Amino acid sequence: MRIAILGYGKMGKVIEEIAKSRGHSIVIKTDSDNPTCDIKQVDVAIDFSSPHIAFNNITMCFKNGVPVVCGTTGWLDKYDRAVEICKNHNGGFIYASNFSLGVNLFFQLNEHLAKIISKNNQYKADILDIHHKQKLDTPSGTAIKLAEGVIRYSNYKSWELTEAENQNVKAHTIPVFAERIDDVTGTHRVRYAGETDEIYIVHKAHNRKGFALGAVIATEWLKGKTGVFSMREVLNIR
Ligand SMILES: NC(=O)C1=CN([C@@H]2O[C@H](COP(=O)(O)OP(=O)(O)OC[C@H]3O[C@@H](n4cnc5c(N)ncnc54)[C@H](O)[C@@H]3O)[C@@H](O)[C@H]2O)C=CC1
Ligand SMILES: O=C(O)C1=N[C@H](C(=O)O)C[C@H](O)C1
Repeated sequence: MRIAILGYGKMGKVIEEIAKSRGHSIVIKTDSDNPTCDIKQVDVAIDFSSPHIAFNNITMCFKNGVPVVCGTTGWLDKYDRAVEICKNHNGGFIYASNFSLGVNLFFQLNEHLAKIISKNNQYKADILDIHHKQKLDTPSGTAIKLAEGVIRYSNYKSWELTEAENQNVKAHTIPVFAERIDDVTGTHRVRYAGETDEIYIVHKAHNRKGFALGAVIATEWLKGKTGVFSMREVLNIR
């Protein structure tokens, strides 16, 4: 496939390597110094850019008939509008806050754990996201999706970003704490703390290859399809 990488940064570079190793051509690479391109020449665009520009990148692709795989986080207040524009142009779209297989399994585990623990009121949930210091959005897109998974299967109604770990929040709210530490690719922990013990599930990314491979697999899966999809469909998770 002829691929455009919109946002040739840390992720864009790993995606290029993996896409090439699977026989694809990278014909466009944009970044903040070279943001414009003739998008019509590609089969699909992969956006891993920046929260402030992702919506413009994505909708520019839909308007030019180019399907999009997007991993940029921190812009989801405009997600519904992007979906509407995609549908109006009969386009193809996959967004995922995290493309790695491991995290998509972790999302399932998180929902299962929420379901079984919600039958028992003795434990309080909280979420921790740890990333490198260059990350622009807080909390991470993955942490938000984990919180939404807990909310779907428990009595929690909302989540709140806290300034410290173990900070108290209002009832039925999940505290989400984000730490930014040099060189951490991405760690997410969901904890259930009780009076006498606690239960943790943790996912640690060792490098960016898992995210990039997932994004390239999603790109291959999207070929020839129209509609709005998630990694659940790509990975055939029920
Ligand atoms: N969904 C997933 O699996 C993952 C998502 N991410 C997300 O992907 C995004 C990018 O992450 P990184 O590569 O680590 O960041 P980065 O900062 O290394 O790269 C971002 C790139 O976007 C470029 N950019 C900025 N403005 C632009 C514009 N107007 N047009 C085109 N490009 C522009 C920058 O120049 C830079 O090259 C972030 O939102 C991050 O949260 C990161 C890892 C995995
Ligand atoms: O910015 C990152 O690096 C990452 N961002 C994604 C997120 O916000 O969840 C995914 C991954 O954790 C790495």
